[in-house]
Amino acid sequence: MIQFKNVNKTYPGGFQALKGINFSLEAGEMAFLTGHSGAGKSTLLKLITLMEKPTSGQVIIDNNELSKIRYSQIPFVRRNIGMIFQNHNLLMDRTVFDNVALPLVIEGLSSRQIRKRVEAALDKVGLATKVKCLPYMLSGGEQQRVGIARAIVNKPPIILADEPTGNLDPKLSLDIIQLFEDFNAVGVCVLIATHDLGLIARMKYRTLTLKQGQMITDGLAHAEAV
Ligand SMILES: Nc1ncnc2c1ncn2[C@@H]1O[C@H](COP(=O)(O)OP(=O)(O)OP(=O)(O)O)[C@@H](O)[C@H]1O
Repeated sequence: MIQFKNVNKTYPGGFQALKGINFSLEAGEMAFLTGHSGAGKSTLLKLITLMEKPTSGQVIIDNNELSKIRYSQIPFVRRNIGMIFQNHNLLMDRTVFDNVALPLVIEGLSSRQIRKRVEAALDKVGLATKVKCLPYMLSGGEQQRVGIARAIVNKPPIILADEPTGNLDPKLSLDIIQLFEDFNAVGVCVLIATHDLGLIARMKYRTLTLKQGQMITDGLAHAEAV
């Protein structure tokens, strides 16, 4: 589902953020991506979402080699990826409903379909009663779940999360990870970038570790500091 073949990324200015990255994640697999601040985690996620291009090597998503994707096709590739951010990236002047509906409005679905899908997504994340709230009326954990509902509302086969538990206490972090496990259980490929080694150690999932742009481990979780 996600495959990196000898991927290098050098930013303009000459900083090499990723060096010779090779890995693949199958459909239905769930893994953590970890490493020190500046190790290249966000860069790796940006290559998957076509927000950045590799300097060399291949990024292949669902059998599409991304360097061969035309500009006009980018939205179609992105539609297959639900992206979750630490700071939620919610529209603060729009209701929970409107925030979650956004990807479907962009896709051009009818209002009836949108209502059905948004209600199902909010139900899944336990926020069915908050549809009319504005984001500021919600706790940090609830705002994060709105971000998750928005990411999964069009049922993407891939979920990428960048520090999804960064501002949450351990109990809420676990709740969020359990939500990802639920999506994973129905076949969604999930990749979670996090600094939270305690969380990783508790979960026993495959863990990809970056250090200064290189993948230094790829295997079952271990709680070593990197
Ligand atoms: N647009 C850019 N231009 C130049 N350098 C960049 C750019 N984006 C990131 N970098 C550099 O690339 C390196 C990797 O950054 P990246 O954001 O991928 O790290 P990270 O592992 O996600 O870090 P953090 O955990 O702090 O978010 C950093 O040294 C960063 O300064």
